[in-house]
Amino acid sequence: MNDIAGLPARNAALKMLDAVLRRGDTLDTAAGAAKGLGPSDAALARAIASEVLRWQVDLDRLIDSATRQRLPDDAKVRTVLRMMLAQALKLETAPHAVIATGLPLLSGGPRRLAHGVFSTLDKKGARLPDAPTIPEDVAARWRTQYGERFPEIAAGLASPPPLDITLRDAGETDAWAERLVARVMAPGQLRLSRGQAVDALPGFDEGAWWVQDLAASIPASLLGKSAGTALDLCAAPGGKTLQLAAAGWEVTALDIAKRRLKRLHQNLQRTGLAAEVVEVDALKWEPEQGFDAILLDAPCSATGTCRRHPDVLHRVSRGQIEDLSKLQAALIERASAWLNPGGLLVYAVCSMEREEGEAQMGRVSLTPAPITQDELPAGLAPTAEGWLRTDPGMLADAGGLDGFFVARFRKD
Ligand SMILES: C[S@@+](CC[C@H](N)C(=O)[O-])C[C@H]1O[C@@H](n2cnc3c(N)ncnc32)[C@H](O)[C@@H]1O
Repeated sequence: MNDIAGLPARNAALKMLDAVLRRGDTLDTAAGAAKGLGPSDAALARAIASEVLRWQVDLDRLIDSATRQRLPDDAKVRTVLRMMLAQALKLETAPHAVIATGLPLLSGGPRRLAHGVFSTLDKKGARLPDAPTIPEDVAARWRTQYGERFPEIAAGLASPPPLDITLRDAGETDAWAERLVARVMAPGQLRLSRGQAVDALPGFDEGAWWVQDLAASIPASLLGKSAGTALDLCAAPGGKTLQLAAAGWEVTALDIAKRRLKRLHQNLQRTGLAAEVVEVDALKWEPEQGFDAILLDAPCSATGTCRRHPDVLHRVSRGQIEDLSKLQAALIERASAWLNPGGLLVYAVCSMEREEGEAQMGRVSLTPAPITQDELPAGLAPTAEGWLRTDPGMLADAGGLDGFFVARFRKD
């Protein structure tokens, strides 16, 4: 069956969606289904799965408008139809190619039904809305938390994000912007158009930069230039470790996950930057001495990364957010005890959820060190409390940014 051109990529996309929607895997983990495919087929499989997850509610509405009997949510034919429509409506795949690579996925199944539904919608000129409809339980949380900003946030999810990179040497910002044909978002932070092969770009092999969303680059920058030792408490795969090392800090990078730490080691090697790497559970570890700065980029629901990881919108439950907020509170307490007097702690989560961000702040025993406007990229502002809250609807004209919560404290 895989002899049909383009079919292996669709098969892989179907497996990825099954892993995310039935097993609750992350799309990154599920992307293992593309193992053995060439780079362009693997990228296509991931793009199909991502667009299905981004537009799933709207795709289902179209499918339901063209069937007499509602297809079960977990029916294979529904998933295949979602894939077919996502390709036709978002990936500009010609209808004949959609059909030729879609129907074989249903061998022995309701091919005629799928053909009929797809053709009806195609003939009608079916369209998707400008902004994706957010799954209802997530939408309920975000409407409560973000109020009038909610439609802008949904609009920010309509497209995958651009490619953001952090430079090892912020002094070379303009030179790299010219070389990479990139937009300067902040000193040391550039934005390129999406869809580029990262490892083929100038400067990648020599480790002159690494991929990191603009919002993700802010927490480490708030610790400033080196004033001694820094602990990067949940460090892997190491975007912020590299920033701290490049700023001259003597960095200890700690994480519990062996595989993610392997990527951190590779990143250190590629960039020629240095850090002491510790593989351990931060809830069990005790340092031999305190640190002058601590970055706690805490494990979180990662709902702020939903532009690039739309699977989070379907996977993350209220129960998981509750569990994560308990882990974050425990990590804040431990990190606070490891800070030297006068030292700074930056707490960050790539989460849109209040429980993981704003609601944690009452639990911090240190003195607030408010974030100021001049420390932030143009177009962003601190909250009245001196925290930073970003969301995918911000900097919309420049391509948006991930949702993050960031706060800074000092030990007296
Ligand atoms: C948000 S990610 C960190 C991203 C990283 N700071 C970066 O910029 O590349 C959170 C990390 O926390 C780690 N983690 C989760 N629980 C942990 C624990 N109990 N102890 C240490 N690390 C933990 C995860 O393995 C994950 O790598």
